[in-house]
Amino acid sequence: DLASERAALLSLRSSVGGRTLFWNATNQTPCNWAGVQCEHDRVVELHLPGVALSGQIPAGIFSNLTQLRTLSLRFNALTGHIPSDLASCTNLRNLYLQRNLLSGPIPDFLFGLSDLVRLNLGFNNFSGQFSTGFNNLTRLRTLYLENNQLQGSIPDLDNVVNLEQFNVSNNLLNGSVPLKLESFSQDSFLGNSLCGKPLSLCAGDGRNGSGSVPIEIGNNGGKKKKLSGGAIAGIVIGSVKSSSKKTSSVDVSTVKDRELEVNGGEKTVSDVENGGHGNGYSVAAVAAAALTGNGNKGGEVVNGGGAKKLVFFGNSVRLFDLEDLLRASAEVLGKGTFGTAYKAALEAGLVVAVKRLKDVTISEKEFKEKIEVVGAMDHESLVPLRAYYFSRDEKLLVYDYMSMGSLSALLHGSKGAGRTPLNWELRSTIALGAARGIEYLHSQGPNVSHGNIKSSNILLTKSYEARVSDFGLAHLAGPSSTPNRVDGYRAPEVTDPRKVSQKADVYSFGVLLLELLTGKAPTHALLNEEGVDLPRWVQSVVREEWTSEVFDLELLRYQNVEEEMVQLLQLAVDCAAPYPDKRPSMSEVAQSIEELCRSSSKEDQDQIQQHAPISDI
Ligand SMILES: Nc1ncnc2c1ncn2[C@@H]1O[C@H](COP(=O)(O)OP(=O)(O)OP(=O)(O)O)[C@@H](O)[C@H]1O
Repeated sequence: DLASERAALLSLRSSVGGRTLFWNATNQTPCNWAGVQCEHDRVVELHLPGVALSGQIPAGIFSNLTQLRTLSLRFNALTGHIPSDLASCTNLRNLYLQRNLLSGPIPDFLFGLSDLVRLNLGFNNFSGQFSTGFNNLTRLRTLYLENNQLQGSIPDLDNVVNLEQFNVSNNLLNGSVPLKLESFSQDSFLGNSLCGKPLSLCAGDGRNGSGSVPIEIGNNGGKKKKLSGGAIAGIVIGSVKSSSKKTSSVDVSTVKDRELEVNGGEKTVSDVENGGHGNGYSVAAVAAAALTGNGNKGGEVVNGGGAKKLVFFGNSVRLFDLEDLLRASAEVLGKGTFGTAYKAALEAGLVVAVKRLKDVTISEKEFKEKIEVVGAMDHESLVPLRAYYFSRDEKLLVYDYMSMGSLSALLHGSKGAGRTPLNWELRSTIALGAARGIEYLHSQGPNVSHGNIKSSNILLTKSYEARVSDFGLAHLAGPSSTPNRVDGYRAPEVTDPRKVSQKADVYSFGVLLLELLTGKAPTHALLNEEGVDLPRWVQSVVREEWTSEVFDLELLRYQNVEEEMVQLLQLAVDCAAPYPDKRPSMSEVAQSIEELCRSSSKEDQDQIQQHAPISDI
C-alpha cells in the first residue's frame, strides 16, 4: 500500500543519502532496488543515479523487471560486466549506465533489446571491438560510448536511421568515419585514430590530394572523473530536434511594444494582432470618454478639485493623482474577464497598470467594501493593488506594473533570440512565488480563494519574481463576466465559476505547474489554440513511456536537477487529483516547492564544486 511504500522510500532515501527517487509509473508509487520490497513486474522506471553504488551489479537483479522501460544507474562506481539477466528487460527503451567503472566487451545480449531508444555507456571501461550488433538497435536515437576503450573501426550503422545523438570520442577506434555519421560534429569523434569527415581526410583519400594521415585532435586522455557518492545525476534528454513552437496569438510582449491609436474607443488584442498601428494615446483618451465627455451620461467630471478621486490603499505612497493618470500615455496590455488592462506611463516616470472594469453592477458602497478587502491583501507574491477609482460609468483599478509580463506570455510567447531562457531555477522560483501568493490568499480564511489561477494571472517583476494577480475581482463583477474561465485549469467539481473552493485553486495550480514543466498550454488557454488536457496527458505519457519525455525540452538541459523536476511533476499530479480531498493544501504545496528549490540549489553548489562537465544525457 501507498503508506508503507512511502515509508520504505523514506528509509531507502536516507540510506542512499536522500538523493534517489523511484518512480513506478504503473501506480505512481516508489519502488526500489536496495533491499526494500516492491512488485518487480510493475516497475517501469528504475532510477539510481549518483547514489554511491559500488562493486558488481548483482546477477539476477533484473530478471523480474520485465516491464522496465528506463534503467538509470549512472554516476555510480559499479564495476564488472553488465549482468546477462538485463536481457529479460525486453521493454527497455532507455539505458543509462554512464560514469561507472563497468568493463568487458559490450555484451551481445544488449543488441537483442531492440526497443532501445537511448543508450549511454559513456565514461566506463568497456573494451573490445565496436560491434556491428548496434545495427540491430534500429530505434536508437542516442548512442553515447565516449571515454571507453573500444577498438576497431566504427561499423556502418545503416539500420539505425533515427540517430540524433552520437559520441564515440576518446576511445581507441581507428579507420574512417562512416558516411552516415559524417553529419555529427568533430566532438563526437575526437580522441581516436579516426579520419574522414568531419575530421581530417584519410590517407589516400584523393579528394584534396593531401594524403594526410589521421590526426589526433584534442584527446583529453580519456581521463575519468572521480566518482563519489555525491556525483550528480544526469538527465535524460528527449528529442534534440527542436519542435516547432506554438506562438500565442496573445503575445503580450509583442503587444506591449506597439502603441495604439484610439479612435473613440479601445482596441482589443485582436485589433493589435490584426495590425494595430499609430501613435501613443493617453489614458485620458480611454477614460476621459467615460469620465468627462464622449458617451458620458452625466458621469462625474473629475479633476484635482472634482468630486471623485483616486482612492489609495493603506500606506501606498500617493505619487500621482487622477489627473496624472489621465495624462499618462497608455497602451493596451490585454483584455481579460473583468475588463481591459493598460500600461500607463505617468509623466513623472512612474509606470502603472490600470484595469478598467466592465460590468460592475454592485453599489458604490458594496464595491468599496469589497475592493478594500482586496487592497488590504499584502504579500510580496501578490501584485499590489494601489488605488481605485469609482464613478457611475467608470471603475478603474491601479496596480503595480509588472514589466516582464505574464508567465503565459513567457512560456508560450515569442521564442525568438534574445528571449530569456526558462531554466529550472527560474521555473521553480516562479512556482514557489506563485504558490506563496496563493497560500497567503488562502490563509485569509477558509472561504477565501483566488478562483482564477492560470498562467496569465502570474505576472513577473523585472527580476522575474512571480506575483499573483487578479485576486478578489470575481465578487465585483456581474454575471456576464464569468464565462471567460479557461477550461483547462478548472477543477472537475467546479460547476459555478463564481464558487471556486481553495481545493479547486489547488487543482488549477497543479495544472499551472504542469504547464511550467511541460511548456504546453492547457486546453483553451491560448486564443485559437486547442491546448492539451494537461493532467491526462502527463498521466498517459508517464504511464506509457518515460517520465522524462513530459518535460519541456528547454528544461532537459539542466541535468543535475532531475530528481527535483520529477518531484515537482509528482506534486503537480497530486494537486490535479480529480477528487478535492486527495489534493494537498496550498501551504503543503508551497512547503514542498520550497524544499525542492532548496535541494536543487544545493545540487547546483555541489555541481560547481565537482565541476564535472555533464555533456552526456
Ligand atoms: N499589473 C500588471 N502588470 C503588467 N501586465 C499586466 C498587469 N495586469 C495585467 N497585465 C496583463 O494584461 C493582460 C490582461 O490582463 P487581465 O488580468 O485583464 O486579463 P487575463 O489575466 O488575461 O484574464 P482574466 O481577467 O480572466 O484573469 C494580461 O495578459 C496580463 O499579462
